[in-house]
Amino acid sequence: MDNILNNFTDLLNNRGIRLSESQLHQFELYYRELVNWNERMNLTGIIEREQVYIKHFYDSLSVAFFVPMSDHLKIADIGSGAGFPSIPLKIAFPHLRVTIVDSLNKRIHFLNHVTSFLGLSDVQCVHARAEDAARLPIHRDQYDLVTARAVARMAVLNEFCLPFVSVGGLFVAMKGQGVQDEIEEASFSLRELRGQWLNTHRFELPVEESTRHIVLITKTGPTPKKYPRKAGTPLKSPLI
Ligand SMILES: C[S@@+](CC[C@H](N)C(=O)[O-])C[C@H]1O[C@@H](n2cnc3c(N)ncnc32)[C@H](O)[C@@H]1O
Repeated sequence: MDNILNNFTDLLNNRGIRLSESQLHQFELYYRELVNWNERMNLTGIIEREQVYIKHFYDSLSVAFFVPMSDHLKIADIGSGAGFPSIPLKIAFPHLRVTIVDSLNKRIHFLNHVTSFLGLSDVQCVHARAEDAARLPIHRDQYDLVTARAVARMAVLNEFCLPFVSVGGLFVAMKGQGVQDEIEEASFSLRELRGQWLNTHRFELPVEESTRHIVLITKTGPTPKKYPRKAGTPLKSPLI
């Protein structure tokens, strides 16, 4: 193991996450495919290996610092892009049942390739806008855990993500700075979509030591019939 992998495993061990040799190999394959495909399509601005391990892989796994990755957990990752946070979570916790929703088909194409290349089972990649997918009964109110990282502000995210969450399930928004203002701005959409704020956990990303926030929201009732609104509406007119 080189220094980067040693550091990555040490940091995760400190958080109670242990990876086998074969899981570390999967992370390395993922890194290589990400960088290769990034030459042909825009997947990430971060390609330097150590930075990818910390800013993408470790940061994605931070969900598991605060939420137990229980058996048979059914996860939806909304606006997953190049697979964050769901692919690192699936590598580290292979029992997870993962659905990825992204509106950009080329990213879904990459994710389908990566999941089969890494031999990940029980990962479904859906090319759709979140607002459209959440109207379908197979997705609506169906997931124990819904994640979103770097997709939109909280007021929009609530409308994108909460319709996927089962009653009693969790929505995890992964945020940087300024999260408190976003939460306050989103209080109307939270109520409308039956969300209840539980906690905001703060942690420092190692190496560059920037602050990250994990916002935990639970679902107190089924999604009201009128939500989500038609695709395209939320960004122009968030529920504030
Ligand atoms: C900035 S990228 C973030 C990707 C990834 N979550 C990460 O942390 O690197 C935002 C992603 O959200 C997707 N997206 C934006 N609006 C969406 C929507 N309404 N439904 C589904 N995906 C959406 C985009 O296609 C893009 O892949």
